[in-house]
Amino acid sequence: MTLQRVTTIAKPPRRPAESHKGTFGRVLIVAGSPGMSGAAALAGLGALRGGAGLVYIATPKSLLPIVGAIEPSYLTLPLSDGDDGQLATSALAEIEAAMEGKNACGIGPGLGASPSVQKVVTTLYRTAKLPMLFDADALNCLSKEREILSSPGGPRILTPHPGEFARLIDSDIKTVQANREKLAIEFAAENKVVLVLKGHATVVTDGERVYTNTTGNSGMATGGTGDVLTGLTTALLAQQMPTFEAAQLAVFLHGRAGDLAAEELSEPGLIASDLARFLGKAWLSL
Ligand SMILES: NC(=O)C1=CN([C@@H]2O[C@H](COP(=O)(O)OP(=O)(O)OC[C@H]3O[C@@H](n4cnc5c(N)ncnc54)[C@H](OP(=O)(O)O)[C@@H]3O)[C@@H](O)[C@H]2O)[C@@H](O)CC1
Ligand SMILES: Nc1ncnc2c1ncn2[C@@H]1O[C@H](COP(=O)(O)OP(=O)(O)O)[C@@H](O)[C@H]1O
Ligand SMILES: [Mg+2]
Repeated sequence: MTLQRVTTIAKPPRRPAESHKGTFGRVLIVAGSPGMSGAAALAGLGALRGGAGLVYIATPKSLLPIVGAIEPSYLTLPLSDGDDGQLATSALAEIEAAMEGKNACGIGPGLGASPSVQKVVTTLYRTAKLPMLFDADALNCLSKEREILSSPGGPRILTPHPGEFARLIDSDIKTVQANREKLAIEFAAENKVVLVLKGHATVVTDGERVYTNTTGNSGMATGGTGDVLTGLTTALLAQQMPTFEAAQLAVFLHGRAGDLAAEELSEPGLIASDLARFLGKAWLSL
């Protein structure tokens, strides 16, 4: 099969005048654990600024007051947690119930790595029909059960940074960085998923098409910027964009927000929540 190099940016979702919040999709974010409530909040901000109609953050119940206080626009859903504060196995059924009526789900930022989290994440990967994005700790769970990667239960986007991708393919960061495009394309084709290999010049591929991103800067090398991308991409999925197009537009907009933020704030002065704030200007620049 010949590889198609994509250079044009996917068209954003239409915003018809006759619309309401239901028109623009319901996003479910599953994220957070003690010490990493910020990851859930940042993903939620990315989803809201990505144009989603409603954003639900499902997080271990002890974190709910913290996460909910960060942004009043969130809807929050408490999930059962264990003694370690991470998701309990019973959270699986709660997440499955929460998926009813949602249009897309992003899972992983700050979720932790307990055996219960492992069970929840890998089951959802195999069985959930909803379009889903897997990031951060959810990717680390998949790395421990590589045999299921080629059996996704529905449309899937995976968004590893080079460290997470090295774990996914049982390699090392040096090898990943020396062969970014080739390894990303092979992985996407083999598993029939969209792979977003993050970092400078992020690669987006479904194994047949490949896009190398041109936006973004080193100011984005700061904790939490990937969490914002998780929310943004899931919001585009919830607005009915296909997986490759959603990932490509999200990566482009995310980097553009970083560039616009850095123009005003400098690269060292940029923090992850600024990216969410500058997404508005990034949309206007399209
Ligand atoms: N506010 C919050 O709650 C936040 C919570 N967060 C949550 O923290 C959890 C841990 O996630 P994590 O990514 O920090 O750790 P991990 O998976 O061990 O990866 C580190 C390894 O990867 C490498 N590496 C990374 N990028 C690279 C690149 N571009 N190019 C090359 N190498 C690169 C890196 O390299 P090194 O630094 O060693 O050079 C290192 O080896 C996760 O749940 C996340 O969601 C964060 O989102 C922050 C905000
Ligand atoms: N030097 C850089 N140039 C462009 N983009 C970058 C750079 N460093 C990081 N990024 C972007 O910032 C985000 C970092 O995501 P990630 O590593 O998951 O961080 P976190 O887990 O802290 O949120 C990715 O979208 C990545 O492409
Ligand atoms: Mg990350």
